[in-house]
Amino acid sequence: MVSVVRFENVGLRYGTGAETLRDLNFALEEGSFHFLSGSSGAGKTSLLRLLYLAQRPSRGFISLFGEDVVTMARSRLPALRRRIGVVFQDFRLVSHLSAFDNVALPLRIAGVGETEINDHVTELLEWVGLAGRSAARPATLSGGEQQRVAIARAVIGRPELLVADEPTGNVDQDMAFRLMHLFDELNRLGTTVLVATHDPLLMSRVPSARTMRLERGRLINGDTRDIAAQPPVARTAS
Ligand SMILES: Nc1ncnc2c1ncn2[C@@H]1O[C@H](COP(=O)(O)OP(=O)(O)OP(=O)(O)O)[C@@H](O)[C@H]1O
Repeated sequence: MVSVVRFENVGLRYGTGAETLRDLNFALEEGSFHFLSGSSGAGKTSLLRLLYLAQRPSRGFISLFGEDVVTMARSRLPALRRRIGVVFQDFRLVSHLSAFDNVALPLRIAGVGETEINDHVTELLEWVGLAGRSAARPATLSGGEQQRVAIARAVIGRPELLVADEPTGNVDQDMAFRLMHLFDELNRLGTTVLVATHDPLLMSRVPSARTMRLERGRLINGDTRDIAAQPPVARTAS
């Protein structure tokens, strides 16, 4: 199995305080689906930032797509970064672009033709329930609508790795399940997926996924199948 991501003895310290992340050792195999759970402040966003190359670790080794990214020249990072779809916790949409153009952005950067872009973006906006909002600017969209635009932008280019930070925190349960279905489909097409979430019900929607749990900066591995068996609502919903 090829590891898309590998962390060895990784630690992260902000400033001079105690380490926020400690002794992280894990690998994400190509085509796998993982949830990252943990209470607020456990370090989920910090771990994801290491993964999508927004932050370098204080110690340890990280490889992405087989390349050592800790010692890699900064100039080489953007090329790797383009292989990753990211759903940021705070969305980070481009404020002067419409919902449509935000979602189209990765395809335009990749040089895809406008006819194909139009078909793909229209179809995806429909799937996330935003068919009627494609011309809207981010500031005129609700939090949940912005989150769905951010998700559509992250998945549209079928990235090799998808990293999503609490991607369903602003939408209702039906939409959250629909978005998980989208991630699951993307995963079936070969994308390696890592989703940070507090929500056990959400984790139960992807029975094949594994769960990594962070507790005060350390990883404790679990298994979503145990969680999926527990909530009666999840059994009813499925
Ligand atoms: N840029 C930063 N500088 C200093 N400390 C930070 C920084 N970013 C995060 N922290 C601290 O690191 C710890 C972990 O934060 P992080 O955002 O990674 O947790 P989280 O598990 O994602 O939390 P939540 O679920 O609430 O989003 C927190 O104590 C936070 O205050």
